[in-house]
Amino acid sequence: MGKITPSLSILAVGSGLRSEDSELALIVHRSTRAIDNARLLILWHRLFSRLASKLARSRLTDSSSFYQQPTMATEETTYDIIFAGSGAAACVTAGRLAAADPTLKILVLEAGAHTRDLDHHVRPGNYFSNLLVPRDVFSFHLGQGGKGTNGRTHIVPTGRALGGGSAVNFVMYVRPAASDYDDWENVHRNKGWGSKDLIPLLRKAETYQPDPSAPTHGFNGPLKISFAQDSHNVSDEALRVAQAYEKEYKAVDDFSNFSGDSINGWTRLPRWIDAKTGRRSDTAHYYIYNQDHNKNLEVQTRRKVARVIFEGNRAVGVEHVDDVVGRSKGVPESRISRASRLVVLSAGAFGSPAILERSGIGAASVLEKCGIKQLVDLPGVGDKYTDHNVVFVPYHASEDAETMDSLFRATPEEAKVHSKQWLEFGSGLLANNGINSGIKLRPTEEDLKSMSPEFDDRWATFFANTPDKPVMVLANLSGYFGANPAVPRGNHLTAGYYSCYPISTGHVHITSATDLYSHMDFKPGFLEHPADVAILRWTYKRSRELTRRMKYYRGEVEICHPQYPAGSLAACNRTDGPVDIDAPPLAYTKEDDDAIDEYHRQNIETTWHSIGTCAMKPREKGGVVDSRLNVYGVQNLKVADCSITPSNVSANTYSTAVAIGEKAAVIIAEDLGIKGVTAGPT
Ligand SMILES: Cc1cc2nc3c(=O)[nH]c(=O)nc-3n(C[C@H](O)[C@H](O)[C@H](O)COP(=O)(O)OP(=O)(O)OC[C@H]3O[C@@H](n4cnc5c(N)ncnc54)[C@H](O)[C@@H]3O)c2cc1C
Repeated sequence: MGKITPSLSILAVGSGLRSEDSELALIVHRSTRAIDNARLLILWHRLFSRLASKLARSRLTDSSSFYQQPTMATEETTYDIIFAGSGAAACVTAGRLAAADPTLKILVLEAGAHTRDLDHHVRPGNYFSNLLVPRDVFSFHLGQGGKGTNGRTHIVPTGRALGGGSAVNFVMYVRPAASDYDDWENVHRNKGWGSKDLIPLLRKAETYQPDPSAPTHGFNGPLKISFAQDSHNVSDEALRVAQAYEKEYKAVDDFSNFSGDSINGWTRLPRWIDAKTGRRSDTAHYYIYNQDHNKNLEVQTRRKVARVIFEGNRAVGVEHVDDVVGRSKGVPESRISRASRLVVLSAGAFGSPAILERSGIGAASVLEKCGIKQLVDLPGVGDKYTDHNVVFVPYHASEDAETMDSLFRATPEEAKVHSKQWLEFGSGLLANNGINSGIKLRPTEEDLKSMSPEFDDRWATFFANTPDKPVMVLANLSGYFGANPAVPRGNHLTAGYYSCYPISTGHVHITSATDLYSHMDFKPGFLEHPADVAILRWTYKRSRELTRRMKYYRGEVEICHPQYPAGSLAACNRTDGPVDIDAPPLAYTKEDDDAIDEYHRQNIETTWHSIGTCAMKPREKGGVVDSRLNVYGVQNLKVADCSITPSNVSANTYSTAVAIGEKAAVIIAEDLGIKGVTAGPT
């Protein structure tokens, strides 16, 4: 088991880990309520060290049973449709179907808890403290280190609450390239899944407050998108510097308009926030909670789905257990709920393949190890785990910089001020995410030379002929977005960047037929290809040149940058101000480049964009579902969440989850003869 570093992505412990780990986390949580977040970080650091050694001792084996065998299960009501997992996509699909036909009996089962009107879900700025404090709103997936990241262990969180990731994510609104969806249709042979089909559905889902009449955006959908009420001065400065320094790059109004023209254009970044209320635009509130009147739409939270029940090869229901009892190592009551028309797996990129495998659908080698009788041989289940690779690189900022630091590391008194402002006006740092401006980057000829030879082949075979595909997304963030307690308090700027289409992928499989809480055999597969490392090096240098020209810049946070060799001209510095806009770029030697690569191997983490583990592809190509979302080899069983993505998208993945949710509603309505689910805005 590799080293665990205190990076942002592992900043929480709880539901996905064993109960004793959660208890450990709770002790820290309880004992730190009265102190500020800086002290909290130190305690977390200690907790992680303990956890790392506990996890290192744990084995990936079937240790105990958390649910009773199917014969012991009690039977429940019969529904028309059952959703197993109710995250970002599922709430959209279930909500649309329920609204179209209120007589449909729909059961939504969710392992996490309700989110309705809870501050830590509806206030967007809480996303950071949700990761800090173990509120039980995440599942944590422990990934084996690989050679790409020096054998480091990775912990990949996913949302665990009604609304899933949409209830806890960073509210970054980014849409992919049109060609990403066109690849789904043309390369992976999924008729009806091209950009011409999905863009109208995305328009239907949203109200784009910055400009409701903008082409490709929506004007009366349930999810509100805005620039948030308050902008930070560092945001305007980042855009000013970008244009003054990188004169060949333009400014664009919107890089999420599916136009190739927005590539290499700097823009302000919109967020999944309603500017009028300052609330998060999650799918639970805007597709499910607004349908209280519909008693046929039944939501059961804290229910973990174990497996699908089949009669022959026809799915007729699911077996599920009390999630709270299960995690406390009790033996929860097992229940079977029956579905007369359809079972939909929508438990995300970890949950859906796990349910399939526990139900006997997957690779023989995986099922045999767990003693599960195979129902359908589908080697693609849990395969090709895909993510983006992100890093947040911090810089010191001057006192007049407006940043999220005073919220992220707030004392209880400071926190009260932010809460009051949000409550009274729906504004302030809690109505923001501090992720202000960004660019979708493609390299120039000159840039390509700097990445040669590692990136040559990838460029030629994947990017060169698809001009709307960016290589990286780079964003300017206000504040320190990390968890290293050694980083001093004060204001910070951060350059955050992720690679849009990393070549290396991983896998995720169950390790037990009966223990729903055993760690999965999960390999994220980060940075195993040299091309994936070369593009990070290029982006690091570029973002550093921009940041050190911003008037708020006060030097690099040295401990969070590459450790350059002694005497390096690229060494990090604390300074009193920026360099001149026309200052020459820093010169990097081969040794400096090696230090940057090592830095990325040590620091790259999940972008929380887990996708691809039940791919919608032809069966012979490793597919798990067809283009009607039907699981191959069985009947009445579909998958509808980000696990079905057949190839990566050049964007944060909530948009794609919404597109999949809307498309699934259209498909299910067509299949079941339900009227009133439209394929675009009305
Ligand atoms: C910390 C974080 C930050 C992110 N930031 C952004 C961002 O800023 N912008 C963006 O666009 N995207 C972001 N994302 C990604 C985005 O939220 C996800 O891509 C999206 O939520 C995936 O949707 P989904 O429906 O596939 O799965 P999820 O939303 O993960 O939903 C799956 C649901 O199924 C439940 N479940 C799992 N197993 C079971 C089971 N056995 N039984 C019952 N229920 C089960 C889970 O609890 C969960 O609620 C972020 C994600 C995270 C975790």
